Amino acid sequence: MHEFKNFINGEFVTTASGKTFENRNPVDNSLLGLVHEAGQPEVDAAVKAAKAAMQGPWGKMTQAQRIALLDKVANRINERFDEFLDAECKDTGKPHKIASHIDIPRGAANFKAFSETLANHPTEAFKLDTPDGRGALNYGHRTPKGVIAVISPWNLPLLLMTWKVGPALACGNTVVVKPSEETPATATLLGEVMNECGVPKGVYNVVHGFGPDSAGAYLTEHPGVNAITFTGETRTGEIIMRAASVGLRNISLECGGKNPGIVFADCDMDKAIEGTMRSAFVNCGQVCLGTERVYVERPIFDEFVQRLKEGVEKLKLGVPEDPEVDFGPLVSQEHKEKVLSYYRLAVEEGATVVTGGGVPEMGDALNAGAWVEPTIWTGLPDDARVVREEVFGPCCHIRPFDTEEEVIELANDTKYGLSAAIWTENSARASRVAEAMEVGICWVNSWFLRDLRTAFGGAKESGIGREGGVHGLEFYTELKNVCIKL
Ligand SMILES: NC(=O)c1ccc[n+]([C@@H]2O[C@H](COP(=O)([O-])OP(=O)(O)OC[C@H]3O[C@@H](n4cnc5c(N)ncnc54)[C@H](O)[C@@H]3O)[C@@H](O)[C@H]2O)c1
Ligand SMILES: O=C/C=C/C=C(\O)C(=O)O
Repeated sequence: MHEFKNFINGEFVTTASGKTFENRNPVDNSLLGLVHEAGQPEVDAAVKAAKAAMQGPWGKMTQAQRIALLDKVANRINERFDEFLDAECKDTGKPHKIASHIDIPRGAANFKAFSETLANHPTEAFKLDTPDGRGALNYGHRTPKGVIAVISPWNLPLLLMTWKVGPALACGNTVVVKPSEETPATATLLGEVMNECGVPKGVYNVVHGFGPDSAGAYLTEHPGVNAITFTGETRTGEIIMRAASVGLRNISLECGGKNPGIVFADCDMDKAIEGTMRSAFVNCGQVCLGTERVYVERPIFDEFVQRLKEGVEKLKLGVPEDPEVDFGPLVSQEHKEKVLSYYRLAVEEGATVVTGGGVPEMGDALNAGAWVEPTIWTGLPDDARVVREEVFGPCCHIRPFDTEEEVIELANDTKYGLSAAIWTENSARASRVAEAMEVGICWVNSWFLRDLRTAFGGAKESGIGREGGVHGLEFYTELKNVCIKL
């Protein structure tokens, strides 16, 4: 039986309590192995190891030495690409075609992206005139925050975890990672890579478990943690924010969304269809930036709905290792039940089911998996729960609109504010509507096109703070001003 162990102070360890929980493959619900659930003792040991590492060789490294080491980590992930790909796709059920182009390459790139940013980012300095004419020199000096708690979700497990670990380590911090209970594999495998690359013990630690009364809560409530970065549901973000308030620990929250896609009649329809197919259905709809609300200008509404339906019905469902497959299962039976409850609710709220709405017949070997049909709805009122609540599945509701003012109001009528996608060939309109979106990220004639130097994060209930490029510096470092009287 495979075991997913905690990784503490450079060693793979089980737990004092002996508690384990099952990790299952969502493709067929087969047992992948047992995960060792970290208790308070293991979380204490991980935080202690991370703190000690700050005083050891890691804390004495120059930024250039850290950057060189993280470059090795990125290269080693790429050398062990197939192992990471296999581990990620077994944990999530996602097609190799997706994980080999998104999850694993970005999982490695996140260690390189911040290194370049840090190496080239200037430090501020000011010359102050003083009455005696000799003046004073002020300069900013950044130091690591210390031990960073990293709490990550199950939809893009390696990518979203290293999106935090990369900058944290590049800035000289150490980390204790609590991956999702659904997806322990790649965070554990990264422990091997850290050892192989000579990253000092205690710099990278992994504790497995759940949230409340488990490793997640023990970690965010631990007084030895200096800052907490979290990606997950908004409700969870609120709980973590309360935990962080004790001891005034800084937080970075990347939370849920109910993202609009806005398709104007003057769009390039091929681009809009291709982009919406990805934004609504890639990763089985389990992408926080995904488009669950699509607004289409009335003259092209019928054509758009028909063409998206045709695209959905061409999606190939199947096992991850099939190179033709572009659509896998949801991450778990539990999430499948949640998404199916919204499929039922949509019909109760009066939706027209354009396509999907149920469970596909996958054959005996796979029917025990977390499979649902990709689904399109029309005809729901704007206050329908399916239009207002994040489903986080392969589904979207399409609604016609008539004016720019109307669609801006519709798009912004949500408690979330993560992303938006706008499809129009009119650049003035693109800029005008994008700037009117109450979100953190707005794509025009594209979706999930990522420049890692840009600010990434959500507005309203989609998050707090920005990560990416220099924006992560404010979270991952303390900035001191030094004033020298000349
Ligand atoms: N904004 C983004 O960048 C982004 C990216 C991916 C996913 N998400 C959001 O994440 C959600 C799906 O992911 P999920 O189901 O893993 O989210 P979740 O909030 O259930 O869990 C996320 C992580 O938090 C941990 N956790 C749960 N309760 C906790 C607690 N009380 N204390 C400490 N840790 C706790 C979980 O174990 C997991 O590791 C969706 O809402 C999606 O929109 C947002
Ligand atoms: O599901 C959410 C995806 C988040 C993506 C990123 O954080 C990224 O591309 O850096």
